[in-house]
Amino acid sequence: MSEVIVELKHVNKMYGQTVVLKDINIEIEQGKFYTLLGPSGSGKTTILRAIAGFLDVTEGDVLFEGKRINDVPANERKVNTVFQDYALFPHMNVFDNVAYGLRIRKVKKDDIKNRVEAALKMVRLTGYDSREISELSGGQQQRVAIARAIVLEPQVLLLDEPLSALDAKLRKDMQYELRELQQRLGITFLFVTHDQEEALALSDEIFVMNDGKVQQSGTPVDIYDEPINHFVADFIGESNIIAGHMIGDYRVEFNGKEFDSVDAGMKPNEPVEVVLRPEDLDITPVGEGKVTVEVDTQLFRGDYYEIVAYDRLGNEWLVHSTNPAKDGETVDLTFDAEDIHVMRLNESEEDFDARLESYEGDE
Ligand SMILES: Nc1ncnc2c1ncn2[C@@H]1O[C@H](COP(=O)(O)OP(=O)(O)OP(=O)(O)O)[C@@H](O)[C@H]1O
Repeated sequence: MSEVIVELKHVNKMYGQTVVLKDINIEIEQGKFYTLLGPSGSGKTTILRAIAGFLDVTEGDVLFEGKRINDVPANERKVNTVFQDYALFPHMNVFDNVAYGLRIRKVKKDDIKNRVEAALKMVRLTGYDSREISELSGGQQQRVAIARAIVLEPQVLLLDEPLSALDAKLRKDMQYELRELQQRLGITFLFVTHDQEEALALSDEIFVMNDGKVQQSGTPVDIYDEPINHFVADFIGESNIIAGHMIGDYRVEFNGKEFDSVDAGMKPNEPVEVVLRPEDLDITPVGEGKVTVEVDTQLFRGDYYEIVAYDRLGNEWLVHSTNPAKDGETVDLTFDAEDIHVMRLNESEEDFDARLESYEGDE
């Protein structure tokens, strides 16, 4: 059974009059890979620092294994942090970098040797002990930083954009390695990134942040398939977001037409936003589809054509089609009722969950 290891309850953080965290409530279970995902300045690093003990929260509780740790100093918390710039000691070799925390803790010499060797093996750097930091690639430095953190056997590892300095190829390789490492070690990872693809690929659970608030939390699939609001739909993946209104349960209007939908539990005539993912749309001759559009541009992307088109109301539509179109051509768009995802304006996550639950299996 999974146990909650870290919990934030009603956490607020203010710098003077500026609120940077607003009523943060998150639960982190043992042994899972969590990601804080959001744009720059959304509060991701502030959450990590609050858990690590590098800053005091203004209000609320930080709990570790159910105990309040707001007043426990950073060096006494069972968490470790891997920073964006790795913060390795450039004048020490690999072994000494990894051994540093153990020496501070006055661990016996033989134990230090064994534990450093084991940590280097885990990150696949056996034999690199006496290498200087400057003689390592970015990816190797990143692994030293992780070895230095895991050698202290933390229960939770906090990773603050640890891949951001790497080039695209190495970044991808390291994503696989990180995921594999987390599964092998069984340590809880809390990873910070502003890269939505990275978050979707790596995480068991994602907290989507914006403006100091958790906008939505859930598995990558939940968040991708059921974004709760405009921000999440726009930030995660590519989306067509169109204004409309709910006619009644399972019936929605947009683009001047009525459509069947799979959403319910809203007020009749309530204004809503409708999300359609480009990969759920395709093109067909006029008269055979649901929305008529004029093709503006298209790009061949290898396994699909990326088409930009406009409807008669001037809405832009992004379509990933297996069929090519011609510039300026008028076509219809096809999609299924289950591809239409309806979002209420300003619905809270609790209300969203409750509404989904009350209509589950009701179709
Ligand atoms: N010491 C400070 N004093 C005042 N404001 C601060 C301080 N530290 C952070 N902030 C503000 O708090 C907000 C959240 O910052 P935070 O570093 O948590 O964002 P982030 O999501 O991690 O961003 P990034 O992806 O750019 O690292 C920002 O608006 C930032 O300017």
